[in-house]
Amino acid sequence: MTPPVIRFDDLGQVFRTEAGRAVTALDRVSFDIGRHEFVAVLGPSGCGKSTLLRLIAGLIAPTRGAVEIYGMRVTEPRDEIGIVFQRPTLLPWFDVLGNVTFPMRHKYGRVTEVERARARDLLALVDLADFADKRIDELSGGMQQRVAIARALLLDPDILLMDEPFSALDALTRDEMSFELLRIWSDRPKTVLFITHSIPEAVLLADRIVVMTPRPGRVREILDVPLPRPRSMATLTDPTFHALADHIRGSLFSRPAAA
Ligand SMILES: Nc1ncnc2c1ncn2[C@@H]1O[C@H](COP(=O)(O)OP(=O)(O)OP(=O)(O)O)[C@@H](O)[C@H]1O
Repeated sequence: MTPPVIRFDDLGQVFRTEAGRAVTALDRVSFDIGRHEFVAVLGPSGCGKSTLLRLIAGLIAPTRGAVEIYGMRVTEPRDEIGIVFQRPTLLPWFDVLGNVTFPMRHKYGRVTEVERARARDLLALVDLADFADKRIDELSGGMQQRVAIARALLLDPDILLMDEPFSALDALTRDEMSFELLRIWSDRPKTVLFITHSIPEAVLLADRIVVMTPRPGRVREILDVPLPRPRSMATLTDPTFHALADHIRGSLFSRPAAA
């Protein structure tokens, strides 16, 4: 049997604060993510969502259990992962194209014409074909986040990790970006783990939603999203959409499950 793309196996993360206090960010987290699946992780502030992402990315090591990618334990950052953070973290001294090709420059010290062409394709994919030579400060917040998505796709990662990528955007741009992301994902299928505080965003985007408890973050429940794809504005008025969102709202505001 092929292993899942990502597996969390009895994962736990305890941090030590500067004062020496132990903070349990994650506790006994176990679930799998399959190939090209879109999984949203939803939970209250401080329940360990970003910690989960940093563990998959190999940026920190778990204090208990393991994260596996294709059956191999994650011990360091890997190329098959692209990450999009809440803020686009672009470099103002490069133009848009320079930012998209930056992972190549960083990894190999140079960027070839082939990669520049690939970056232009990605800019077209995120609807920024005409902005390749613009300065970063000439772009709106939503456009900057699209540049960050194109940059995350440059090395053609199998896995895309997204940490509240649209939360700094206004509501309209946020909806627009959600549909944009779905379009990109159907064009270039990836295994996606998408972290969010937003129930509607999770329901609109995901195949499955992992609902976490407040800290220490445990998996409260994992829900299938039975909404058909492609999703559209009509999805937002589908009764299933509202029933699921209501269920999650109830789940998030109920008392945590007993340990
Ligand atoms: N390096 C660290 N040292 C000490 N505590 C940490 C560290 N990193 C995270 N924490 C703590 O672990 C808990 C989980 O943090 P994390 O950022 O993963 O939560 P989150 O669910 O992503 O929160 P938010 O939704 O507010 O971004 C928090 O209580 C946080 O203060």
